[in-house]
Amino acid sequence: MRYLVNSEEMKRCDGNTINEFGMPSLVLMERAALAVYEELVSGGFDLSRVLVVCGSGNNGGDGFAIARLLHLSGKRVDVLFAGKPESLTEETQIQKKICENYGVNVGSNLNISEYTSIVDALFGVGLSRNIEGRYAALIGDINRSGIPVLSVDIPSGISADSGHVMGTAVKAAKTVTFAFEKIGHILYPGSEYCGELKLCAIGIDDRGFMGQVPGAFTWEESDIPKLLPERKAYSNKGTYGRGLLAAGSRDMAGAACLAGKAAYKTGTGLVRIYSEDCNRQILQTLLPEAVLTSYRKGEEGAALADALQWADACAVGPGLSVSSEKLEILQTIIRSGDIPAVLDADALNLLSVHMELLEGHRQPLILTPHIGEMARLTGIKKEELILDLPGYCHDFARKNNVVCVLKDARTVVSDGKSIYINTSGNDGMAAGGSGDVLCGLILGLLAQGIPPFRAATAGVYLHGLAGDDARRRCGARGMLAGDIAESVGAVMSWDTEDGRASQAK
Ligand SMILES: NC(=O)C1=CN([C@@H]2O[C@H](COP(=O)(O)OP(=O)(O)OC[C@H]3O[C@@H](n4cnc5c(N)ncnc54)[C@H](O)[C@@H]3O)[C@@H](O)[C@H]2O)[C@@H](O)CC1
Ligand SMILES: Nc1ncnc2c1ncn2[C@@H]1O[C@H](COP(=O)(O)OP(=O)(O)O)[C@@H](O)[C@H]1O
Ligand SMILES: [K+]
Repeated sequence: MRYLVNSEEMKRCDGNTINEFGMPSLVLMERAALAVYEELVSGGFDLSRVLVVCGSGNNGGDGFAIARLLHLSGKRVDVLFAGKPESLTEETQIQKKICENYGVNVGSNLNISEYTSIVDALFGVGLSRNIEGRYAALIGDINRSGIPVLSVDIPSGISADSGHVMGTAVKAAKTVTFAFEKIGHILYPGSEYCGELKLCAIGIDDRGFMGQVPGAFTWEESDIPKLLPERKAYSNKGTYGRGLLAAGSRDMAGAACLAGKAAYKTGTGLVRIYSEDCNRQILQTLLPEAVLTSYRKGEEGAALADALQWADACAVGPGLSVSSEKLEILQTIIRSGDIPAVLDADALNLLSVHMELLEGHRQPLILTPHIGEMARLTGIKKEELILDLPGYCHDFARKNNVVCVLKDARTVVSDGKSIYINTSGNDGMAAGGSGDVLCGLILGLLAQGIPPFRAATAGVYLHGLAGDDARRRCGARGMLAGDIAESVGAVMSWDTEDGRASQAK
């Protein structure tokens, strides 16, 4: 698990490290500068002529220290001081003075095109408003120059809190950040502006939060074993849960099949698909392992109560279609009481015009909207939602007492308390049916007893890893949702020797 911090959390952690543990600010700055220096000299950048662009905040202080380290190692380096002298922080003033004492050329009007590499130390996590005027012009010049840029901490102009471009932003080839990744490094478009992201330790760690931990986190590879449901040699299919999937309709059997397959691939003991009669043959052919309960059009609901009694967890929505009968199915599931349920796709479309169904619900609910579905659920425009995915996801989850999985290239999950931001997956997953696979994956984890928020976050992370595995096998363009479902088995065996070996190939 890695924390993803916003600017306020980072500043609090910096401040505690300095004021409570007594670590001098200049020592942290020196370590930050050394980390960037190491990155610069380790290759990848042509250091024949380096320009370090410094602002007056502590990001600029890092920049002055980097310039001095480069100068002392014999590199030709100049500093473009773009900040206001009267705004220099105490540390940055000291770093600037040291540079000048060593004879580093510090100018305010240098010709950018003469340089082979640029170090961007204009603004870091202290960026507090949109960039305008001469700063905006300078960033425009840097981006137009085509000269490779290394950004210090975060590309200048990217909000550490949201990943948004604050007016304009530096496009970096590489970004070296310190102590923790910021939310703005992970969310788009910030993630693209960072180029390659390198995280470096500088002597600040989570003790610096002094018990007030950050609100956002992401899973990483070392977490996989603890995210997977347990397997036992002494077991049978009853040991691994029963998942009920209400999905599929005429012409939409595929969604039920993909979700059902993904649920089985997580290791679930039994998956029952509750679907229209017309899908019977196709589902039996495509997923013979599934138990089927089918209903004729107009007779929905009859066998659903029994199926719900039987199940440990339920998912509803993939390919369900929208009609008054389907609304009854959704209603029966939400009113049924206590088993955890995933509401996806058409279940969300039905819900968006019947939000009263969520009032006073008793069982844990996981809702998995993509941005279009979230717009219908909340009445908030898509363009507005993308400005703050974590905030809207968190507020929706808290207000409705659900776990919200807000799907996008960086999916965000919240239970109204914590925020999870996903870092696995790839653009090969941007194709029809990927969401059905996610729905089934979460259902499988729930059926095996994983608690809802853990099942949702682990499901999203493992889904992305399955997408990464599918891309390795089929390529981003060639992979289909079925390939992601196929790869779920590989990521679910990561905790075994066989699984790790096959991933390493
Ligand atoms: N000791 C520490 O606290 C450490 C800080 N570090 C560096 O310090 C950075 C944070 O430093 P600061 O908090 O001083 O902030 P920054 O250096 O990011 O920038 C703040 C300055 O920019 C101005 N500013 C903000 N938005 C602006 C805009 N749109 N247009 C014009 N001016 C704008 C502010 O008024 C302020 O003067 C980190 O990103 C990191 O690079 C590192 O050296 C590690 C240790
Ligand atoms: N560019 C991308 N990078 C990573 N994941 C992606 C990307 N595009 C889509 N995905 C993932 O694929 C899934 C798509 O789900 P959804 O939009 O419901 O598709 P569908 O309805 O076709 O199944 C989501 O889990 C989403 O996070
Ligand atoms: K920067």
